[in-house]
Amino acid sequence: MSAMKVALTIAGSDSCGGAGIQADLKTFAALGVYGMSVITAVTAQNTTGVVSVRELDAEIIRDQIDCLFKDIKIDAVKIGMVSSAEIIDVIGERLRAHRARHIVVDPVMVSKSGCHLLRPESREELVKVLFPIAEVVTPNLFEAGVITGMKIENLSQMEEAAVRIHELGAKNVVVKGGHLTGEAVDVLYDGECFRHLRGRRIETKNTHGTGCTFSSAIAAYLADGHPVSEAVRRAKEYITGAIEHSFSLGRGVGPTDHFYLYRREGSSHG
Ligand SMILES: Nc1ncnc2c1ncn2[C@@H]1O[C@H](COP(=O)(O)OP(=O)(O)OP(=O)(O)O)[C@@H](O)[C@H]1O
Ligand SMILES: Cc1ncc(CO)c(N)n1
Repeated sequence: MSAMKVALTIAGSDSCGGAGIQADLKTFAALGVYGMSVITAVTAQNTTGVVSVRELDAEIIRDQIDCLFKDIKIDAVKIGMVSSAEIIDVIGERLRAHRARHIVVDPVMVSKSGCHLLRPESREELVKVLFPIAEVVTPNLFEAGVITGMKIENLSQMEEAAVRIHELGAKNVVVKGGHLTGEAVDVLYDGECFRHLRGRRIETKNTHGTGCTFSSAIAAYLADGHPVSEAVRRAKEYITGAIEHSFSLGRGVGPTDHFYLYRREGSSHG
């Protein structure tokens, strides 16, 4: 039997379990990869929004990263909510020191409910420190707009944004079209070619954590040894199914079903 593959998520905790660390670990488990976590911040959050945020200090974040890399071979890393420039700097410095491979950066800025998960004054630091070590970055339309200063409303603007973000140091860029209307199309750019990742749009309000789930699925497939284009294609298929099986929970935006591949007739929440 081949060795178990290992993926690490460096992200914030979402108390309601649909996004952040919790979504990432569920995704790793669903895709057959052993999951580990470095928590950057704790959010008090439910399906209606984020109530409060506490950042962890840089020292405990550094210790979490160091003790894992010193002990365990890590096949891929996903980075989500990083909150502040100080946290970004310690993550960048330690991942470089450990020569971490297959890094996926989801440049999380604002929650669906509008709460800042990254201090706005730290946005430039995220791009400067984490994009050059990323194998894949996965901005949504809002994030791609902030990073490039562009207004992005269609596929050709998504392509142009992907080129500009590639110039900032990311090897591969996926600009996500989840917030457009019509087909859910994402654009992958590897510095040479564009690939359009097409998915049917699912009419649902329950899309809590879609971005987290998508980026951690890419990391899981990279950990498994797939090339970037194949990892992204498979992750797109997985997130589309997870959204299709999303469900209502609480009074707001419900989560996707990470484990839809395993549910048998009659055993799901319907
Ligand atoms: N209603 C939908 N139907 C089908 N696919 C969708 C839908 N909404 C989002 N997606 C897909 O889900 C993935 C995540 O994209 P999205 O734009 O939602 O990320 P995000 O805004 O970063 O998420 P989050 O708010 O969790 O940070 C993309 O592949 C996108 O195309
Ligand atoms: C902790 C956390 N990370 C990411 C997201 C995605 O928006 C969220 N809602 N919460």
